[in-house]
Amino acid sequence: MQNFEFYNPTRIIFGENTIPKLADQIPAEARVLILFGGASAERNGTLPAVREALNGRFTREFGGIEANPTFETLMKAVELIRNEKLDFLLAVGGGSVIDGTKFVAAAVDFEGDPWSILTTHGANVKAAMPLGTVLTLPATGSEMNSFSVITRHATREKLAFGSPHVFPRFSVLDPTRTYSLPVRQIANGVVDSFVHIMEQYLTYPADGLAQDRFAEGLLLSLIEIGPKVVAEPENYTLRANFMWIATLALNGIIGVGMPQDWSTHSIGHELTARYDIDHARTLAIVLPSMLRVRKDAKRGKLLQYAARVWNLHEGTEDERIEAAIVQTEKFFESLDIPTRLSAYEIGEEGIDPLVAQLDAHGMTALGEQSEITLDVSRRVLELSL
Ligand SMILES: NC(=O)c1ccc[n+]([C@@H]2O[C@H](COP(=O)([O-])OP(=O)(O)OC[C@H]3O[C@@H](n4cnc5c(N)ncnc54)[C@H](O)[C@@H]3O)[C@@H](O)[C@H]2O)c1
Repeated sequence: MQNFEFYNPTRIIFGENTIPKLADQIPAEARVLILFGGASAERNGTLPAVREALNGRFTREFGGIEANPTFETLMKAVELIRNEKLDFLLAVGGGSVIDGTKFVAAAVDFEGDPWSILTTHGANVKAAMPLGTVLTLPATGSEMNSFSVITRHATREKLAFGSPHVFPRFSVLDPTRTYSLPVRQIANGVVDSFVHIMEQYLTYPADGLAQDRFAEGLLLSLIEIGPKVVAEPENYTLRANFMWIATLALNGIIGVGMPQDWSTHSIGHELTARYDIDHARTLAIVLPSMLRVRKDAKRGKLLQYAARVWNLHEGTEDERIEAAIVQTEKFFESLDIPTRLSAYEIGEEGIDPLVAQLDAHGMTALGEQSEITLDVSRRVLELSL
């Protein structure tokens, strides 16, 4: 196991009817900006419940944060905050709204070009406004981590940053707030959290016994409940379990002291930036091919994954590995999430521009051993056609 420091200051307030509790977490004198996305937060009663919880407090609202939040929109929130001297941010929504709010928090007092927060991946963030969240879509783990992914519409770039300054102070997780999610979004959430776990687990053996078993437990739980979570939108037990699994998948705990990959995400971001494919759907396309192309480097963990997660014990090593990858694809497909570029009508001609984007963003040595050059990424994309 590698040396590590673990720090996660986010308070989780979990369960049905917990939105009123957010009032205790925000200082009474705070000038609060509530940030949200489209109409769903209003329609499903989440925003009204938040307003009610903050009744009598000083609040302003900023709506219209897109799925895959854009720099252009978020800078308007920054301007509003500066003009109105607001001092606490409350994100109400899914990963996009929470990520957008983290960027806004870091950008308000940032000296220099705020886009450089993304190009330096957060290294230059020295402070941020305090923020809390009310989560409506379990998927990204953004409610309990310090990462954020922002798109620049004008240049079709999608980049991530991380900074300990943007951990949410608190996050309210009420599973009933997810009942209104369309099937597509909940299926996306299952795949997104599955791949988050895989990026931290499926590298090479590193003697993290608890981390491995924890990751396998989360994967097994997702496989057990994934299709049911999609099919039974108002089953509280399923939604509660899924919501907590998605948070645990990317709140840092399973990745401590372990090598991590994240190449599937880097390639996936380029697919979203270029073709507007939902984040999770890009991961379902890239991951299986990535595992095939990296089979030798990942052999030890692939065999462990085959045995412990898919109960595959028969056949040669290569047969077990291939069977585990096929099971992974079948799991994604069972959620109605395609695993091929052709499902989005992207053919060979789409590969050169994607590789060029990876190059432009410095994604030339990805993966747990920095071995994924542009040529390897190309092979992964070719295998995903
Ligand atoms: N910060 C991180 O660690 C991290 C990790 C993975 C992905 N991401 C990023 O997060 C973004 C994706 O976030 P997401 O998957 O949570 O989706 P999202 O926030 O983009 O939301 C997707 C859609 O669902 C709608 N929605 C949200 N909650 C709803 C509800 N309860 N009922 C009905 N509709 C609802 C939204 O309005 C939106 O249209 C991407 O930009 C991705 O790159 C961030």
